[in-house]
Parts: sequence; structure tokens; C-alpha cells
Amino acid sequence: MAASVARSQLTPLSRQITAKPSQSDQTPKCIVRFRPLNIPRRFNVTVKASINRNDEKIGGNNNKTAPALHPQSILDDDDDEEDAASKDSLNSLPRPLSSAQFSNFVSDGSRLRVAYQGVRGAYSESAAEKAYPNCEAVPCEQFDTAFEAVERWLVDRAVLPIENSLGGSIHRNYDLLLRHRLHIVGEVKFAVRHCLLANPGVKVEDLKRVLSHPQALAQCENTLTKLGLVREAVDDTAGAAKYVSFEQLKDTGAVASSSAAAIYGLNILAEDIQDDCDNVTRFLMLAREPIIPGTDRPFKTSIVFSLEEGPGVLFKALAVFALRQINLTKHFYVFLNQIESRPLRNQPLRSSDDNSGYFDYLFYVDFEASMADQKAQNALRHLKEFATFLRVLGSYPIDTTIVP
Ligand SMILES: O=C(O)C(=O)Cc1ccccc1
Repeated sequence: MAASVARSQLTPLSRQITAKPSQSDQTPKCIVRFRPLNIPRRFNVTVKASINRNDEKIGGNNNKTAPALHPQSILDDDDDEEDAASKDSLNSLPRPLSSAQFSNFVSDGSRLRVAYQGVRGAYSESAAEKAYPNCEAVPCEQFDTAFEAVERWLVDRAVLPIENSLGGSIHRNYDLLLRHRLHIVGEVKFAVRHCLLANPGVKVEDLKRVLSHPQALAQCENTLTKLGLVREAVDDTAGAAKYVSFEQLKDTGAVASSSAAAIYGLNILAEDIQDDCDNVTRFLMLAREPIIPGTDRPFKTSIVFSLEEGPGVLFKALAVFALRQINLTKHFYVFLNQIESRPLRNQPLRSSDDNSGYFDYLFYVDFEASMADQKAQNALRHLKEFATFLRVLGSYPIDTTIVP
């Protein structure tokens, strides 16, 4: 297929994003590099505690099923005078995507360009294609490159893994969500099936080490321990396969997908080597604009907040949801995501905005309600009364295609 051949030659977008990906990439990059994913990073972004007024009325009135609402708009106090004064400038602002506008084509009819981290054959590429069928999946070297690619209009969306049923949350990507100003516009769950890959002629007994993404290595812990293989973490699963293939390694295998095996000419020595047969990864779809939350189907809302230290504050925060019968997401594979705290004592949060703040903890919560739902608006208004910082990362339809 001409399209897939062209795509296979794309070089992942690198940190210096200045142009579209080049069409030639024959040089295998040195990808063997350990990057711990679960160690809290120092935040060097400031996140404002109040909400951007300019955001407040974005959305217009084009939503038939729900009040036009920016997910964050409910967090500001009402102020009619200011509203009227800012109307003109607001009219010129870009409109958020409606949840009904899940078009996979951009306005000029071309395919939607979707950034993902990794090289061709990465699970993130499959997730991007599941999220946006017929999209043009654009490989990026790093997660922050994918964020930047969206921010600089090089691509239309980004899809990135956020948590696994086994490996837990990918904190690095939560950090990026905070440091950048993209909006979560959807989620996609993907059943990940890992294979042990090696060059043709290489047998399992020949292998001494195995390369893969840290999450993939964690998900295959038992199998790899039984095989006595030394594990080495690299940026993505398909990158591991590409490296093993290009270097023609005889003592090193890769944990990656069957499509990576096909793309890089590797043999599949073992299939389904993940420890948990229900190995599901949840990916987030990100865009420059939020979608207008609806009430026509099940929605989920992701927020991040911080609280003053004090007895019972977390209990109080969770009560704002419990009081209104709002479920926090409760599937086992999002256990860590329901509420995660990461010590950030004396570490400033900074963003492009001026306000800065010092927070002891950040709490991430996913709850099962749309921001178009009055009870969700009330819950967040209540939470805002005592939260020192609160940001709505997105309100988006729940992916119900995989029920673990
Ligand atoms: O490395 C990949 O292929 C990815 O897309 C990241 C990842 C790794 C392991 C499970 C799910 C996603």
C-alpha cells in the first residue's frame, strides 16, 4: 500500500520541531536509554490558581444537547459586566470542538494528523488509529515533542498512553498534561498483546537480554524472569524492535507488537507474553481546544487539584463527589488514577501564566460525569471553595469498547 510505505519512512518528530517529518530515515538512532517513568519530576511550571477569563465563554451556543460550556468555565465566579465587556474578544476566539464533531478529517478535507510517541509499529500508533480511523499517524521521538507538535499546529491531535492495567499510571505524561495547555478530548482503551521478537534464525535460548518500553517490560515481568533475560528500557516497544533488527543483534530480543515484527522483519518467538491476559492501556486524545461536553452519552471528567494541608481535607475533597453520587472511576486498572498524590513540597508549579503557587500535593481525579451535568458543575464549584489550585484537564466521552 502506497500510503503505508510512505508512512513507514517518516522520521519521528524530534525535539526541534521546525518542519514536517522528513521522508528518509535509514539511520537507527541509539535508543537504549533508561527513563524511569514513575519517579516524580520536579515541576518547573506555574499553574494559575484562578481560571483564564478568556476561556470562560468559549463554546458559543452550538451545542443542542447541553449548555455551551468550556469545561473550565464553571470554575469562575459569575460577573456579568466583565462578561459583556469581553464578549467581542471572545467571539474571535477559536471554538471548542463539539463531541459530535469527531471528524477524522480537517476542514480542507485532508486527513487528521495525529502525533504519537514512538516509531512505526508502536502501540501508540495503533491507539491513534483506533481513536481516529484513517488518520495520518505522525511518529514523535518524545512525548513532549507530540505535545509541542499539537501546540505548533504541525498536527491536529496527539494520542498518548496514560495508564496500564498492570504498570499503573504514566506519571511523566500527567506532568506533561500540567505543563502544557492541551485539552483531553477523548480516551481510547487498547488491549496490548506483547510478543517476544528476535532476528530470523535466533532462538529463545540464544537470547541474553531484551529491550522494550519500561511499561512493556513491567507487563511481561514473569515471563522475562522465567527466561532469565536481562531487561533494558528504551523509549518505545517498536523502537526496540527496530534497533534489534537494524543492529542484527543475535543475543538480544525485543518485546513489541506483532506489527512491529512485520515492519522490522523480526520473528515472533512467543506471543501474548504479558502477565495479565486483560492487559489494557488507556490512551488520551489531546487537542488544542476542548470539546463541548455533552450529556448524550457517558462522559468522564479529569481534573487535577491541590489542597491546603490539614486534617480531613482529602476526605472533604472527595465528599464533594460522594455527596452528589458522582462516581470516581473505579476500574482496577485505574486504581492509581482515581486519586494520586505526589509530594511536591516547596516546588513551584509554573505555566505560561503569571501566577505561581507552592503545593504539597497534586491530586488527579477522574469522575464519571460530564461538565455539562449540573451536579458536576456544583461539585467543582464546591471543591474550588477550598482547593488551592484546580484545573479541568478535559471532559470527554468514556471509551466503552473494552470492559475489563
Ligand atoms: O512503546 C509503545 O509501543 C507504546 O506505545 C507505549 C506503550 C508501552 C507499553 C504498553 C502500552 C503502551
